[in-house]
Amino acid sequence: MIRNVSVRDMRWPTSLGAHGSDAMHTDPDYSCAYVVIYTMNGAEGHGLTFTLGRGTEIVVQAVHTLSSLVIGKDAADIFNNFGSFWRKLTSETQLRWIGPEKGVMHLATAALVNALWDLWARVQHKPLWKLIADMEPEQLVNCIDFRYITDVITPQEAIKILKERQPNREKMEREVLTKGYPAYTTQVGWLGYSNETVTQLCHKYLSEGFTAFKLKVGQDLSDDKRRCKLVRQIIGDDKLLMVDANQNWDVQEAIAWMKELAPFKPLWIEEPTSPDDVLGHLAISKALAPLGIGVATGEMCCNRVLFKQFLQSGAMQFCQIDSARIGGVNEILAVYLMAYKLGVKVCPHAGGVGLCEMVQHLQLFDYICLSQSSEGRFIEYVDQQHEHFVHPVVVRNSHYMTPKAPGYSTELEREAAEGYEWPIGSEWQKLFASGKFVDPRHATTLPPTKH
Ligand SMILES: C[C@H](O)[C@@H](O)CC(=O)C(=O)O
Ligand SMILES: [Mg+2]
Repeated sequence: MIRNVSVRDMRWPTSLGAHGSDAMHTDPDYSCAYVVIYTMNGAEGHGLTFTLGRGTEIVVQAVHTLSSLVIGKDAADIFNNFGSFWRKLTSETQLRWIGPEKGVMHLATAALVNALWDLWARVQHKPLWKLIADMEPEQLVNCIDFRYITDVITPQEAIKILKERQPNREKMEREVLTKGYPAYTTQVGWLGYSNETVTQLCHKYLSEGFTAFKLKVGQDLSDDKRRCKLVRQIIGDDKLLMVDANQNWDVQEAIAWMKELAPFKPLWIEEPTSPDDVLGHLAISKALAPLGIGVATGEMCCNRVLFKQFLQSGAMQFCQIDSARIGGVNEILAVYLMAYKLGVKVCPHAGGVGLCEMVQHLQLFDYICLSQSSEGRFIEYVDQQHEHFVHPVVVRNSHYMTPKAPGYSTELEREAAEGYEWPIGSEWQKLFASGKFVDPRHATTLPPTKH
């Protein structure tokens, strides 16, 4: 029985070093709404959703509100009927009005649902990837709410696909346990980084065996050309380069801009325009296909329905699921199944707190149970906040090493939780005293936004 749910507003001052900065989010403070579910028998589940600083308190409030649907429930009942429980959570008759299945409510759903999955995996003494990879197809499909997607995939079809892939599961698991899963890095390319930092980081990641690098673009074309040239000169023509505009352009602007960057041979342009604009992405995909540039998107795709449209229409060539934006593992499994059926490669988004920790589990599920290939696929890697997790990701020779600890790798170290809780944590007290940040309890207006 679930006896309580706690949620904390956790923030790190990453804006001070421009870590995580892009064309739209110029001063991100990597943050999360951090949830712990407590059960009567002492088991815990930890979950989070990623946020950027201001606004985390709103997600925290939404988690408080949703928690009433979880507290008092029998965890085993939830897990036995996870798909229908997920539907109850996202269809609560009054709360759904302020979604449905999008925005703050869905971020809060993700944090809670991720914590439930962590609890389930811990209770089963398995890392999350193993928990789902070991499930019988019927059990896995029972976790998914197929409402709104049966025109693309039905539960019966999903079971059939998973059964067809079942004979290879053991082999794939053995392989990935030895080889790990390929990663690419964005750590070299945050928009606010100086030339020196970009240069130094490109050399560092090259020496660590990375073969794929992502660069933020989209604010200034001549600056983008200069940065692409710099990175290409260091990494050479044989490595992969991806660029990410974080939604800064209109559709025609995206096409024109990317034609200018085409000589640098980017594999993909990520989030060229509004994350909701399926037809806009389709137009960009069609225009850039002859140049060998694909379109990647998904980190702000609000739910499985929008993913369905992107996948169905050919508007995305790389599907970037995010572990904490749509409603947690249940809904992400639906997206993996649709992507597999429609032949689109999934390359998860992981620029944020705890996202690398989580997506490695999801992509392992894909590798073992669905695509059974890492060809043309990789998981994003950024080097942020890993040290604050009890079971941080391990990346060696540009590969994620398969996590072994039970759970979803989402538990924060106690000191981190105490130090970085906003605004009361000890680290924040020091930052307020230094004058680098303003204590919101003493401020009358929001701090100015940098543009
Ligand atoms: C604000 C985040 O850092 C964002 O730029 C991450 C992102 O787009 C990515 O990792 O991709
Ligand atoms: Mg991105």
